[in-house]
Amino acid sequence: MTGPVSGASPRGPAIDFTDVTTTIDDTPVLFRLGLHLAPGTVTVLMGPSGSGKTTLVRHLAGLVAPGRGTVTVDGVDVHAAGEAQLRQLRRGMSVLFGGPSVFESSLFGSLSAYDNLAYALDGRGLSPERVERIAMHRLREMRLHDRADTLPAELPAHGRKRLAIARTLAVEAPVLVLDELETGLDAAHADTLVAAVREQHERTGATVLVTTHDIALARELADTVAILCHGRIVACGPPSELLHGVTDADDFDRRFRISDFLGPPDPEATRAELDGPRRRSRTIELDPRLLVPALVVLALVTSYCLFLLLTR
Ligand SMILES: Nc1ncnc2c1ncn2[C@@H]1O[C@H](COP(=O)(O)OP(=O)(O)OP(=O)(O)O)[C@@H](O)[C@H]1O
Repeated sequence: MTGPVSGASPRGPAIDFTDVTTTIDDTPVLFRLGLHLAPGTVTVLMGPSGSGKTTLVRHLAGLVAPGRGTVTVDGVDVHAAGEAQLRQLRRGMSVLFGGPSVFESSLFGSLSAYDNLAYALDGRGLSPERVERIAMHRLREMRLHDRADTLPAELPAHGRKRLAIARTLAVEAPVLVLDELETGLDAAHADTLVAAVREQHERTGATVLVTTHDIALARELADTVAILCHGRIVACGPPSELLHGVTDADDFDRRFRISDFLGPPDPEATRAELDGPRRRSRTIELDPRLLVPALVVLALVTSYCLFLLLTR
């Protein structure tokens, strides 16, 4: 086993999505979404296809800015951070993007499997021996050690996925984000993956966000399961409660679609949310047309009280 890359155990930061509303091509995707990831915990985000899981991940990675609301890491707003803060945020976050293709997994197509890992570890103050030890450990863990010199495009889709996972884990960042974790993996490889994520989390105390459709995987990994439906978090809690009695993906979809009382966000309401004044800083304003009647009522009430006092 290798030690943490930094040489010290990073404790993951708190991550908060507050009141996030976002449209893509005028279609509401996230609507007044709130989600808290407690430091050092594993949150598994689940939800029907198209509910906004990847969009939420892209907000955290800084790739999509919320139309409204904030995404913060230990209180630092990801989308309002200065350059130095942003650099620090990026160094502290390791993200696996969904999809097994070279493009989707953001692997470097011209670099071998080994060099993809070595590149990710570059600039972290590690000796070449240490880089080699970590890279080979991760390749072995994902059963790719005999493909170290292979280009990503020469690997099968599940091999590329495992390579992308190996690269994401190698960095041992305080924030670990794994989008569409199980996509393209068979059961045996999924078990290997769960073991690797658990091992890393237990050792480093990272704050972990995983998106998946796999109920067994969610039960295995999650401290907290958050359910996203139509761009809103409709339920959040421990897997023992939220996934109790859920047998398969259809069962899951049925249960949580039912709990989504509000349905898809209304485009008009979303536009108003994006255009309107900031709700968190909203002040109560008196309509000027109500000023005169309000003063008359106040004067009447005061006179009546005075009358009662004087006539006692
Ligand atoms: N670049 C884009 N252009 C247009 N629409 C987009 C784009 N990205 C996402 N969307 C839309 O946003 C909605 C949410 O998509 P997203 O990929 O975040 O959902 P998801 O929950 O991750 O889905 P899945 O489980 O299938 O990966 C979908 O309706 C999708 O069509």
